[in-house]
Amino acid sequence: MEKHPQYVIGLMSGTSVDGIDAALVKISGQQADLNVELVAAHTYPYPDELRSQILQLAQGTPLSLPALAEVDDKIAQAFAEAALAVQANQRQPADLIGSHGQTVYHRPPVNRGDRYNPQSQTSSSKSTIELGYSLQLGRGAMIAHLTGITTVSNFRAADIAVQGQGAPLVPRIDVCLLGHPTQSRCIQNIGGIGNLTYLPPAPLTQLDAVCGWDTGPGNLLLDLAVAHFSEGQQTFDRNGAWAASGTPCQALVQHWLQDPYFAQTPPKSTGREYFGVEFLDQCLADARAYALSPADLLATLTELTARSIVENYRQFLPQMPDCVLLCGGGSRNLYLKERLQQLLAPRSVLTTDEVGVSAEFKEAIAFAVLGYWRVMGIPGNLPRVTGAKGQAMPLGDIFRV
Ligand SMILES: Nc1ncnc2c1ncn2[C@@H]1O[C@H](COP(=O)(O)OP(=O)(O)OP(=O)(O)O)[C@@H](O)[C@H]1O
Ligand SMILES: CC(=O)N[C@H]1[C@@H]2OC[C@@H](O2)[C@@H](O)[C@@H]1O[C@H](C)C(=O)O
Repeated sequence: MEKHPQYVIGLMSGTSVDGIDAALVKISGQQADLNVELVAAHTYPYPDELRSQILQLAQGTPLSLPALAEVDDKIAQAFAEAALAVQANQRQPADLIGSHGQTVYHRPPVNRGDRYNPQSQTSSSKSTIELGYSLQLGRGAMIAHLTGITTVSNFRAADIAVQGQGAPLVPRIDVCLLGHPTQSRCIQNIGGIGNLTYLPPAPLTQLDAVCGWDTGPGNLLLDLAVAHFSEGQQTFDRNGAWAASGTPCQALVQHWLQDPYFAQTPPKSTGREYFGVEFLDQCLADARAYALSPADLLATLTELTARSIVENYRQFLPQMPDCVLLCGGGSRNLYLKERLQQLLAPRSVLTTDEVGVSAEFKEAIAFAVLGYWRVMGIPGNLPRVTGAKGQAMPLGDIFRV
């Protein structure tokens, strides 16, 4: 029988495309007894040229297949370098890598109902569902080859094959790392996109009551607007300082909240394809009538992120949580955090750092755990969250060297 991996590297680059988060963890146990110790972690920014190639690709710029293969391997190389760098000063090399890769395209499944196959009288569910499609570049085969470390990647595909959204996948890890016996918690990631895990106060093994989904925009629209107003000089609103100097236009926020994504019942997931450049262009067009300053517009987009998170909770959670724990880069946006605190009062809004789990590296840690679970044969998805049919399953493809 294969030796249980102990030291595992998790690699993640999210929808913000700001760089590769690498986390080296020491893992033991399975689920209820899972123990994860963060040994080393670092973010490795992409080279500028590669970042802009990824953004162009994600925005739909056509690419030949040889050029696509080249970008795929350049990303894999950057991921492999991040893995080797994060373990450089350790006595013990890692046994395993779990690599999320770089999402360049995400299309959730579509339930086409009868319109898709009007002739079918025997309408099996298979004939009316168009499976989702989610493409992460930075192939695991290349990462394994370059590092000499067995690598698990392509985590979303198995969930999508059984009609799941393929996202979010972190909730099952949140259960193990952040579940609380008496307190109900929302773990709110604010990356490019926002997503939540709702953890009822329950024993760790009780997975049926856990829910989660993508709430909508996190920092994506804000980052794009900052780049627009600063003419490319800045990529994000550090600490939310720019937005804090403006005033949100609630009428616009109310209008944007009418977008059907917010009212869509979970399971649901989204990405740059939806809350990206075109969405921001529409926001800028809508804002013209209100003659907002850049600071006002940033405050208004920040308000959209905050309000959409809270509206999602009110609409779809079985009950409001006792406590909200933020993670992801947006947890460092003090203005956004303050607005969430005001909107969710009297509940406490903290960061996962404050309960001992790195807010910055939680996603990278999660993919280390998912890789570990894959080789141990332990399921990684929560079908109630992703909408996958049937039983939960181990996720990812294994590349051994
Ligand atoms: N100090 C800060 N102040 C404000 N915002 C910040 C700060 N640091 C990071 N951010 C925001 O966080 C973003 C990156 O967050 P993160 O790395 O969690 O996203 P991601 O993993 O790429 O996205 P996703 O979780 O959607 O895949 C940056 O683009 C920026 O908008
Ligand atoms: C397709 C894709 O990469 N989705 C990401 C993205 O980033 C946040 C949100 O959208 C989330 O659901 C998902 O990632 C996290 C890591 C997840 O699967 O849990």
